[in-house]
Amino acid sequence: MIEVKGLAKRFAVTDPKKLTEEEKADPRLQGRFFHSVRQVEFSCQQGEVLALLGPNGAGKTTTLRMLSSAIKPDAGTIEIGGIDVVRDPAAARKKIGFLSSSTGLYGRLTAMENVAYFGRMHGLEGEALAERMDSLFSLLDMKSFLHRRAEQMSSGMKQRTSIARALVHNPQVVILDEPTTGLDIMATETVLSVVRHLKSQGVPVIFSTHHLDEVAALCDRVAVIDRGETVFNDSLAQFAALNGDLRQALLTLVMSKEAA
Ligand SMILES: Nc1ncnc2c1ncn2[C@@H]1O[C@H](COP(=O)(O)OP(=O)(O)OP(=O)(O)O)[C@@H](O)[C@H]1O
Repeated sequence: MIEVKGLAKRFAVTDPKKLTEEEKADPRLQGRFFHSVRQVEFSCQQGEVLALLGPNGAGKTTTLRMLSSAIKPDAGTIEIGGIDVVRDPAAARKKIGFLSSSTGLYGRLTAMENVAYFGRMHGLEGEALAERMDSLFSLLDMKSFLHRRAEQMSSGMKQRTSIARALVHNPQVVILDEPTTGLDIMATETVLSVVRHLKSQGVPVIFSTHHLDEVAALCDRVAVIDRGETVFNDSLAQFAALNGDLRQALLTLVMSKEAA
């Protein structure tokens, strides 16, 4: 369903003075380019949830942005539901629901207006749009703030609205970049229940996170990226088999790579 192979993306360093000490020492910095993603691969089948893990700056967001067709890879292939995302980004976008920290809402529009606006952009209208919004508003527990403007919402309300926006066109694949970061436990639980719901519907979900309890509770597969390269790509059971404590399993993968 989702197959990612040999993905790579580099960015030109426009102002070397702005690089952090860590970035200057990073082997991904080569001349005028920072090779954020060098060799990433994983796959996720129908009804599976895949966690994308890795330290800060590993390349998770860059990878997910390539999957969503927001940016184009320099190398590699991304196939989603039989569509080549790099060759046919417009077709891919119809199939993908993407949430990132930069997924914007219009501040002056209410929660309902925001979701309706993006629904119309995807060609939904009338009864079909109303029904779709109603089921999302129930799923995301949004009914108490539907008429509040985005600029007056809490971060939990904004995140739920952004997720409704990402799901309004009933995508066949869902990609969530750190969907629970900064949320309280109630809002986190709502987001996780949406992932469970999507899984029960057979929709593959890929999400990046730093919360290993979410991985243990929800995921079927785990991909770990370190310094732009996949260092693990297998089932949750295999990941747990590295070390019963998932945090230790992750540290082992990342640190053994650094020592090499
Ligand atoms: N547009 C860009 N131009 C230059 N460098 C970039 C750009 N986007 C990302 N990078 C660099 O690529 C590296 C990977 O960034 P990315 O945001 O993908 O990491 P991440 O794994 O999502 O990190 P985090 O867990 O902190 O969110 C970082 O060093 C980042 O500074």
